[in-house]
Amino acid sequence: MRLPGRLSAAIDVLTEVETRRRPVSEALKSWGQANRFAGAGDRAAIGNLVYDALRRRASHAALMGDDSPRSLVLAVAVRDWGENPKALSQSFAGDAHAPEPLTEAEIARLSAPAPEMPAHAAADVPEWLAQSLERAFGDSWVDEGRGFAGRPSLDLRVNTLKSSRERVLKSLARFNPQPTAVAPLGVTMPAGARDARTPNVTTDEGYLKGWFEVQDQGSQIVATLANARPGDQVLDLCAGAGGKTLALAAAMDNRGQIFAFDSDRARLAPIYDRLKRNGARNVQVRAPESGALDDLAGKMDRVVVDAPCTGTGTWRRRPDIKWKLTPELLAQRLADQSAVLNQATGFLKPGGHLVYITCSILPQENDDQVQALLATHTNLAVVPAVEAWQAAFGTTIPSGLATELGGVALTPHRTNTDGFYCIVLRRLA
Ligand SMILES: C[S@@+](CC[C@H](N)C(=O)[O-])C[C@H]1O[C@@H](n2cnc3c(N)ncnc32)[C@H](O)[C@@H]1O
Repeated sequence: MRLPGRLSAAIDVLTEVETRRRPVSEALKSWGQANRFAGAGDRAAIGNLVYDALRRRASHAALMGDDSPRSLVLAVAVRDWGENPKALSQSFAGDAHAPEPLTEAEIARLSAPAPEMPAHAAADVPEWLAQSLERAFGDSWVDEGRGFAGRPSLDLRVNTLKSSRERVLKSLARFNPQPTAVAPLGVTMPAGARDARTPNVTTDEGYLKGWFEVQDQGSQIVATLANARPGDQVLDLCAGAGGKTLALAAAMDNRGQIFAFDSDRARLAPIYDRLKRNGARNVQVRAPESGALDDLAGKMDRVVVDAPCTGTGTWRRRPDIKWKLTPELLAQRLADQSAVLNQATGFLKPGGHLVYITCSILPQENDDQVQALLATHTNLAVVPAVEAWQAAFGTTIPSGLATELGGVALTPHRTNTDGFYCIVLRRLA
């Protein structure tokens, strides 16, 4: 397929996403099944167009004067993919699979410099969240928002139970991987432009042997901040499919004990295969049954709470959720977090550490949530970000990452990672 046909397909997929509120991945898959002639390169290009349209939905719409799928996809072609509006329109003329040629008005809008627009549109974030983001990031909130409108890199965490960074870099040399800037065991492959395809590393022999996991560098950094040590007793209370659990097991060199729990059996299910592939042998999975964790009360050195959250930190990877988030959903997540945090405190031994993590950038889910916990648990104290970082990494925290309360906030703009929040609390008595 040539570009005009791909643009036309992207408009169709985006229409499906917007009118039927289908997840992007599902709509793309259906399109591929209904259009078997399209190759893997076509499908990747169409996916990129759709995701790019959603990443910069607000600023594309401001430029075009409307937010129809056609306008958004045309804006991607010109603003993100560098096409010339007139030449693009001409290329549509002789192509049976192309969208309608551009109107004069469309060409004019696409050729003009970006118009004045409200700050939330320039930041490409929903208007109702502008105040929260300004509270989180101060004057740089628009730049921070823009950071979330870019394409994410593909990051891997080297599994030191089975391999080394040098070995993984060598085995994936065909993808030109680079060491990550902050996470000590990370490997990264920057996103390409236009129709670039994301490397499929999960078919690589090294992956099948458990040498590495796909994990955003931000997720690796917060797992390191948990500072689990060989011999520790650790409860991973929201283990899900085990992304953090695996990193903790490697950091502990398979010594000590990790209890991996999740209230959702289906989310926990993939952990068993992943533990095997990674050679993680110090993990006991606790399925969600009544009393499943009773024996751990008051005994843990560390309790990691990788909390259910709005996922605002993952907007680069899942731009559709950026526009679907509602105040009601946020309120639900806040209630979930409060419940799980309160539960977590019961497992700490005196002197034990509670590590609270979210992949959100909203202060309501981060500092505010912890502030509320501290108000009712006077035996907990914040380990300031500077100290927690020094203890975990053995280096000084990079400037600008600490939050007001003493947590660490990562973002694409700051650390070239997904958005993550992590704070360490110590039980005093
Ligand atoms: C952000 S995800 C965890 C991701 C996982 N730790 C990883 O690194 O792959 C949050 C998880 O919390 C779980 N969860 C929500 N409420 C919970 C609760 N009260 N107790 C335990 N798990 C809970 C959800 O089922 C979900 O799997």
